[in-house]
This record gives sequence, structure tokens and C-alpha cells, in this order.
Amino acid sequence: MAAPHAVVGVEAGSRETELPESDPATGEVKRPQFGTRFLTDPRQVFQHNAWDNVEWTEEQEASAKKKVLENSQPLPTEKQEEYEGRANEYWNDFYTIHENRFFKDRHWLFTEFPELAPQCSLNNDSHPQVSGADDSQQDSLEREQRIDVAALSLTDDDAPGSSATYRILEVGCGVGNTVFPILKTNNDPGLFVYCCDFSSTAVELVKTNPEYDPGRCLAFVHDLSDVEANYPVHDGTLDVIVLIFVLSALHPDKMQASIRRLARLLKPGGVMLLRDYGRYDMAQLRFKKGRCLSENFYVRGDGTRVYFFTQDELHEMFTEAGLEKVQNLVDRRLQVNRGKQLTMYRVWIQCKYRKAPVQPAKTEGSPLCGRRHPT
Ligand SMILES: C[S@@+](CC[C@H](N)C(=O)[O-])C[C@H]1O[C@@H](n2cnc3c(N)ncnc32)[C@H](O)[C@@H]1O
Repeated sequence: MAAPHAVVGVEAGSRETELPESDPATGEVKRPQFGTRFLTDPRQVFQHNAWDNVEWTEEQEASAKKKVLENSQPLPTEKQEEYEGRANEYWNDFYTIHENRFFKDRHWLFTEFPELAPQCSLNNDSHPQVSGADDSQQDSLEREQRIDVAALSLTDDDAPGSSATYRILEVGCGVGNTVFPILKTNNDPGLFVYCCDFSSTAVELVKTNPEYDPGRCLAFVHDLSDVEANYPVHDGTLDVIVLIFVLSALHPDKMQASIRRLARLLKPGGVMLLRDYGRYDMAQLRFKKGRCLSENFYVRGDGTRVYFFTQDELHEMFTEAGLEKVQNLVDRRLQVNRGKQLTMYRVWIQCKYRKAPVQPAKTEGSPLCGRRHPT
């Protein structure tokens, strides 16, 4: 399909100015389900807010590549080190400014990732809106934070989630855009949701949310790229690990080890779910000179960083961690601001990779005729 209009730029890395209304943390726009509206007649482009599965022309791809190349001079090492060393402080500042005002009701979570609520039918009206914390919640937060989560004894039967039968971990949970819909939608009594972020401000916002239920959920501060740090779960015990727009925030050199570390936590048959930025997404093409840290890795104006993946890169990372592909797709969307007659080409990648289920133990011959089973 030919591009009906050029991508219209706003300030590089600015989340708030993306159009139409989008999530400041990820740039995604609310929509009920993916892949259902196709633009067959370019003259119709301003009839809807978004179009699915938009095909890029060769010229469009070449022009995106050129734009990225022109803008690929990396910042000096000292700057790079500063952004790496203070990464969580920049995210703390982000959440201090935005708090949880941008809570988004992500209905697509359960259509794209039914593993988040396998036994439950989706009630689209049931998701909560987030409001601020009161003083008593703040007090209980402070009490809870005195517990060092990583130091919890994993052999302790009272450890959070120890008796659960379905365990989900969300890494880089932010203010809970995924966690709270899961808690609301998945009413399996055996469910327990662990969630972490390296921004203590974000974790505080999760814990002070009125929907936070310590009987069903544990939020804790954790740096995904610190592969030596303990998680409050045993290896081989998680059913699902969720990574939504978080891997892209890590330094590319740290991604592989982080995925390998997470893969250890999955039980056989468990899945890792990812949705993240794809190569040549509008957000990448908007970055101006002086924002590139390394190939396809940039720093935004607020100090937070973002990488733009290809499907192959993610495939390699997951398979190197011992996982097998269930899904690896690219979601190309054309977002439209009808009022301003602007078009924006978005590229996201969605992956599901599974840890191999345990193979049933081989028996020697048939029990009926085997010598090991005498009657
Ligand atoms: C773009 S936001 C996405 C937040 C959330 N997943 C969502 O979709 O709303 C990226 C999140 O990853 C977190 N993050 C970045 N690097 C991290 C790391 N090394 N360990 C844990 N969390 C990290 C940030 O604090 C931020 O909350």
C-alpha cells in the first residue's frame, strides 16, 4: 500500500505529543483488538483512527533506513555511562511527573495474550480506573517496604504466592497497566501475580493503588539487568512472564543475559510474552541528531532510553535462552489524527516463546509384557 501521507514529526522522544491520544510510557493507542481494519483504498485513510497490517512500500522502507543512518552518530562514552548508571533515576523522575494519570485500559491484553487469563472470559467493562493513594495506604506501603522482598525465604510456605497454582510475573510493570487488568479479569483462585520494576516510584504507585491486593499480588523493586539479583520465586515455577515495552529500555549488551535469567524462572511449558518497539517505528524516525546511543538505541529528552527491535533479533535472543517459538509477529499500524489530517506509521513486535514441556518418561516396553512388571 502506498503511503498516503508522510510521517509527521513532533519533538523526538516526546510521548505526550503523539497523536491520537496515546500511552505516555509506550506510545500505544487504546483499541479493542489487533488486526481487524484494513486500508484498501488510500482515499479512505481519514475515515478511521487506525488501520491494521499496513504494508510498507520498498521506497518507504529505504527512506526510513536512510533517516536512521543519517542520525546514527553515537553520543560520547561519558554520556552513555551516565544514562546507564542513572537509568532508574530517569524513570523515577518520569513517574514522579506523570504518576499514574496515564493509566490505560488495555483490552487487547487478553485477546493477544489469552495466557494471562486462560480460564476466564473477558468482561470489557470490568477494568478499573486508577486513583491516588490516601494516607493510610501510604502508611501500609511504608510498612511493607521494610520487608526486603529478595531476602524472603523461598522455602517458606508463607512466602507470597507459595500456594498458588498459576503464577504470572510482569517485569517492568510501571504503574500496573497490565497487572491490574489481570487481577480484575483472571478470577482463578489459584492465581498469583508478581510484578517488578526498577523504578521505586512506579512500584510505590502500584502498591498504593486501591486495586492492589497483597493476597493475590506482590510488587517489588528489581533491576531486570542485574542477573545476580534474586527474584522472590523459585526457578522453574512461573507459568507466564510478561515483558511489555521494557526490554527496549535496557542497554542492548544486557538484554540477552536478562532474558536467559528470566527463562530460568519459567516452569516447563511456561511462556514468555513480549510486546515492544519494532525497527523503523515512527518513534525511531523522529529522533533528532544527538540522541543516538548506539545502533537503533536512543535516549529521549527525559533521559529514558529505547531500542527498536527486528523480529530476528528477538528470535535469536529467546532461542539462545533455550525457549521455542510460539509466535513472533510484526504489527504495522497506521495511526491517523483525523482532526489534524496527520498519519503515523507504528511498528511493534509481539512474541510468545515457550520453555519446552517435560517429556513423559520413557518406559521400557509395555507394562503388560515387560519383565519389570511381573504379575
Ligand atoms: C515504557 S515503560 C512500560 C511500563 C509498563 N510495562 C507498561 O507497559 O505500561 C518501561 C518500564 O520499564 C522499566 N524498566 C526499565 N529498565 C528496567 C530494568 N532494568 N529493570 C526493571 N524495570 C525496568 C521502567 O521503569 C518503566 O516502568
